[in-house]
Amino acid sequence: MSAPEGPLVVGVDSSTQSAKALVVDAATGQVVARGQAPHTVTPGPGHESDPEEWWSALEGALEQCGPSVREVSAVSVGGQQHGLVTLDTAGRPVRPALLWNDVRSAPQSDRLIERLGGPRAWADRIGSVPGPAFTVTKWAWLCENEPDAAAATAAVRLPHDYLTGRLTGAGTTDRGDVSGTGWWAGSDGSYDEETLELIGLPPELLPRVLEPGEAAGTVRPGLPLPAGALVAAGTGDNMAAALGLGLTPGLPVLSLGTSGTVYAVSERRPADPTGTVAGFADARGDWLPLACTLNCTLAVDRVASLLSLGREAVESGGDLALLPFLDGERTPNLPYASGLLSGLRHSTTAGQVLQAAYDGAVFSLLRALDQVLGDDGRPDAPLLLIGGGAKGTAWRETVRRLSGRPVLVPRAEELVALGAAAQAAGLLLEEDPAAVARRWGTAEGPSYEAVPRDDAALTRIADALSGADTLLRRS
Ligand SMILES: Nc1ncnc2c1ncn2[C@@H]1O[C@H](COP(=O)(O)OP(=O)(O)O)[C@@H](O)[C@H]1O
Ligand SMILES: O=C(CO)[C@@H](O)[C@H](O)COP(=O)(O)O
Repeated sequence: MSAPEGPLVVGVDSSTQSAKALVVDAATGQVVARGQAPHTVTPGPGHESDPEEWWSALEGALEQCGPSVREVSAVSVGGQQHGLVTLDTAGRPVRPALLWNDVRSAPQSDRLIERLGGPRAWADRIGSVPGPAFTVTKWAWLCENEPDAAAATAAVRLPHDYLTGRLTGAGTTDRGDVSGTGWWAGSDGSYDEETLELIGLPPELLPRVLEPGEAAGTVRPGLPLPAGALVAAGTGDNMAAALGLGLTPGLPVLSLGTSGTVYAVSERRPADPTGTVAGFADARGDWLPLACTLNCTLAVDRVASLLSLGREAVESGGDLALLPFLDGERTPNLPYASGLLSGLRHSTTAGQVLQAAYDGAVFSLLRALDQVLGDDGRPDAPLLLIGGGAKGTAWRETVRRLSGRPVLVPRAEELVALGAAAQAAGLLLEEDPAAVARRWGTAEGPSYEAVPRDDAALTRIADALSGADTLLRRS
């Protein structure tokens, strides 16, 4: 590895399963050091994590990076979206955070949509119809189910706000992550007072929304990073990955992680009344229409382990349809659903069942893709495949076969952390972070040409989905 040319920056990805940190040369994008440490998510009906554990995992990841972290000039944190972090007057968590994939707030979601005038009104006003992933429904759940915890809350934060706040001591957020709360009106960039009133959340509990390119502050003394280093605004993990790819409108991304996501940058503010496409803002000044599934790599890994197979032990053939909704599902909006398998025969092999799990997970994402792209869609544009699953051949081949599109797999791993690093470098060097990432060449990697789309498999899964509708909606 050649010696770094420029100042060093740190990019952090605090995702559902772990904290990852990259020390990056701001001049070239070369990754100088990396670290990763896990945190835990509670099993069972809800999904919660202790924010203090996110912080410990971040400290662990930074420690693994070695001495280079002591030389960095700027840092930025990308984090899992939507999580409800409630802090007391001393800045300590009142209770564990309710995560994006916790669907217990489905009844609150239904009631809130109704009370503010229905899905169209929400899409126009907020840009999104707030399914159970959205923070607004989680606050409503907390108020109904744990009123003492809600009453003890002196500050409400998103996961990346919490970590950024531990670095700076200030209460800040950014337009990308706040667009996933359900209480931020993207049309004028302010908190939506009527929504906050409806859920009884005082606006003074919320962080200040930074302008794109504005600093969150500087690192406080006594932390594992140099005191006084610049702290960039940070953002949600999908917005950070969009920065990390230096994304331009019309280029679709498919991310295979704990969540599956499909998204693209757009210059138009999205407003989808069907709720499939979330009308997120990006971290710059554009928009990030996005669809997200709850069941992606973890669900497929679970099917593999039930079958005692390795991840790549897929086999073609058979007429199976597997709907991998182990955690309920968000796209399609079926919070009470569980997994379903149809088409099982004496001749079915375990490898075919595993392939059906991959197909089921990829199907929902691809079905949402056209809606995400809208008028920006270019059928010949390659699908950028990222996230932990993009390392797997079975994932990549499933995406190729079911999309019929060319696929490009960026060589750079950890695009969320890299995007956060680009945001830190942009702040330090006074450059557009997406331009920084393009200069770093982060989106370069092997291309795989289009193969004929497997329409038979897509139809089979679509039929299983519509045929099982009543079963999948049962609470
Ligand atoms: N070599 C690999 N092949 C296929 N899947 C992989 C590989 N390595 C990791 N994964 C998958 O990547 C997932 C983690 O992806 P990641 O994008 O890091 O998730 P998150 O950011 O949500 O924590 C794991 O659940 C695992 O299934
Ligand atoms: O809820 C969403 C997007 O709306 C998820 O994409 C979360 O942001 C979690 O991301 P990962 O941990 O899977 O990266």
